[in-house]
This record gives sequence, C-alpha cells and structure tokens, in this order.
Amino acid sequence: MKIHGQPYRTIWLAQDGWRVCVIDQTRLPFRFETVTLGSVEQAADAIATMIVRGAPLIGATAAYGVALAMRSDPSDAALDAVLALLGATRPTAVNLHWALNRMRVRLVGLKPRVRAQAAYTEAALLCDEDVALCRAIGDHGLPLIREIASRKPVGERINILTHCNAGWLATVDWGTALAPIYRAHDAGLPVHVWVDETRPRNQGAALTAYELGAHGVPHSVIVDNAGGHLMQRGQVDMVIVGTDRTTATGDVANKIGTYLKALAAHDNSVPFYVALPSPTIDWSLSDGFSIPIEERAAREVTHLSGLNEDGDVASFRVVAPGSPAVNPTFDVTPARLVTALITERGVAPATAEGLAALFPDLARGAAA
Ligand SMILES: CSC[C@@H](O)[C@@H](O)C(=O)COP(=O)(O)O
Repeated sequence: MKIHGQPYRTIWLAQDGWRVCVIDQTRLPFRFETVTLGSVEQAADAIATMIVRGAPLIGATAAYGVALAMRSDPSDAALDAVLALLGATRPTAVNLHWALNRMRVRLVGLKPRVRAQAAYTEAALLCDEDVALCRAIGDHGLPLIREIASRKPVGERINILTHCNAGWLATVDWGTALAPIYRAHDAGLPVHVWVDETRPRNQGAALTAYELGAHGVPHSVIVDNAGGHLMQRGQVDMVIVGTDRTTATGDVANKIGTYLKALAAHDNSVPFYVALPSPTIDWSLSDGFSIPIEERAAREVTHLSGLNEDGDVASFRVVAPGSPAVNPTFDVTPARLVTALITERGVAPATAEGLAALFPDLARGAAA
C-alpha cells in the first residue's frame, strides 16, 4: 500500500541487507517513523511493545527475528533459545507459533554455518506468501460486497463495520478484513467503513482510519458502543473483522469487543464475516475457550495516547486516580455467530466441516 505516494510493505530489509525495518505503529497516526531491528532482542521487544502488531505481521517479524539471531549465533542452543524468547512475546496470535515452527522445521536439520542464509530466505518467502494470501482473501471477499451492492439502488453506499485494525498494517500488505474493502473501493463500489475506535489502544481510530484515509476509502470513526445502535437503524450492511486465532471448529478470537459486535449483528440479521489466512487457524483446538487470552497492562485502560497542544505525542490519564483497571485484550466469538469465514481459498461456513472442506491438507495434517 502507499503512504505519501510511496509503496510500502510493513516489514523489509535495510540497505545493509541484514537488518530489518518496520513501521513504528505506536507512533501512528501522528508520526510515520520506521525502526530498524538489529537483533532478536529488538525484534522480540518490537512485538511485545506493539511497535508491530496484528497476527500476520507478528509472525513475519518473529521469522525475521530468528534470522537476526542465526546471524550472530547459529548453534542448536541459540535456535532453541530464540524460539522460546520470541514465542513468549504475545500469547493469542497463533501466527506467531506457526511462523516459529516453520522456521524451526526449515533450520533444525541444517548445518549451523548455512542457517542464517536459510533463515533470511525463509522469512522473505513467508512475507511474500502473506501478501499473496491476503490478496486472495480480497478476491474472495469482493463478491460478498458486490452481492450487497446488487441489492441496493445504484450508487447507494455499502456500509461495512470493522473492529480493531485488520488492514495492511496488521499484515505484510493488503490486510485481511480490509483486503475485500480495498478491492471493492478500487473496483468502484461505493463502500463506506464504520471504524470502531477499539479501546483501549485505539487501533481502529489510529491505524484503520489512517490507512483507509491514505487509500481514499470513505470511512467514519465511531465509538465502540455505537455499532449496535447503527445496526438497529439499518445503517450497517455487513461486518468484516480479522482474527488472531480461529479454532478448527470456527470459533474466533479477535480484539476485545468483537464478540459484542457479533451479538449485535446476530440480533439485527447483519452478516458477520471473519477474514483470515490459513496460518491463523489453530488446527489443534476445537473449543474457542482454550485460546489463551492476552492480559496487558492496566495503564492501557487508564491512559490514552494522543497529540498534546504542542503537537507532541503524549499520554493522558482518563480514569479516576486510584481506580484499578483490568485489561483482557481479546475475546472469543462462538462459531454460531459467524456468518462465514473469508480465506485465501474461498468462503467457508464457520464449522469444522466447512474449514476441512477448504483445507483438507491442513486439517488432515493436524489430525495425523
Ligand atoms: C489481520 S490481523 C487480525 C487481528 O490481528 C486484529 O484484528 C487484531 O486484533 C490485532 O490486535 P493487536 O493487539 O493490535 O495485535
């Protein structure tokens, strides 16, 4: 995608050919700054502090983290240690473990002296594949938006609600939930996106609004509690969200608040779609309540980040001093509330059978 007319991915190699550049998402939307990662510790810190975030981008950064580590110490002991270090950065997004396992499988049988080169090649491949998967999600989601457009008078806007940021900033490029929206907008369909602000970290207000604006997609930011009201008034045609981990039976973990949107969509007969690449499916789980839910610092609830009067990015307290806060950061939407899953291989019902029919190779591999 383009920022200030310049094409970007969210992760790329520095000019020296070995360090790894990412966009600092803690500074957006007010500052577009990049960070150069030169060690696995810096990669792990970038994931944990959410300089990079979004399930697919977490996986891609971890893959490059392994490459950075192998460059300085390609021993078996170092490989085990970095897989453990990176694996502990964030608990919910299964793409992290998928990417680390892929790197382990690729590297473990190799002689240490060739591991660094192999790791960089594998990380680059994983990133290219993520772009292709997300683009394919866009291809398969576009007809769902077209179908809604076909039931409306020509030119009437199609209102799509999304939660958190599942756009290109959350992936290597294109995004998951936003990929069909970009495709629809580029195809000339009059889409308009309701962007949930997504407290506590405001990924919707800060990141989704930023990237939709940069691409020229009409959108409006709403507070997290507005979605149900808009649905009751017929002002939401469909919901599309991303996910950090989806079970083999179609239960969906995504940013906290997603479940409430699914309930409201169900009550108002609004279709609720979840867009995901196959690395986000945890084939080992059949119950969404087994998904580990990340708890982050209370400060994310008690404080907001924004621009102060001097134009500097600053943090502001919004909770009564002394009041404790609790910060579960994901929730689980049961499969029964999900209209369908939009994947790189097509649209599937959110059921074990639906997923296994689209991904017989992966479902079988997990069962073996
Ligand atoms: C395409 S990414 C889907 C999800 O990762 C996204 O919806 C989300 O919840 C991101 O959470 P975050 O805590 O910002 O990493």
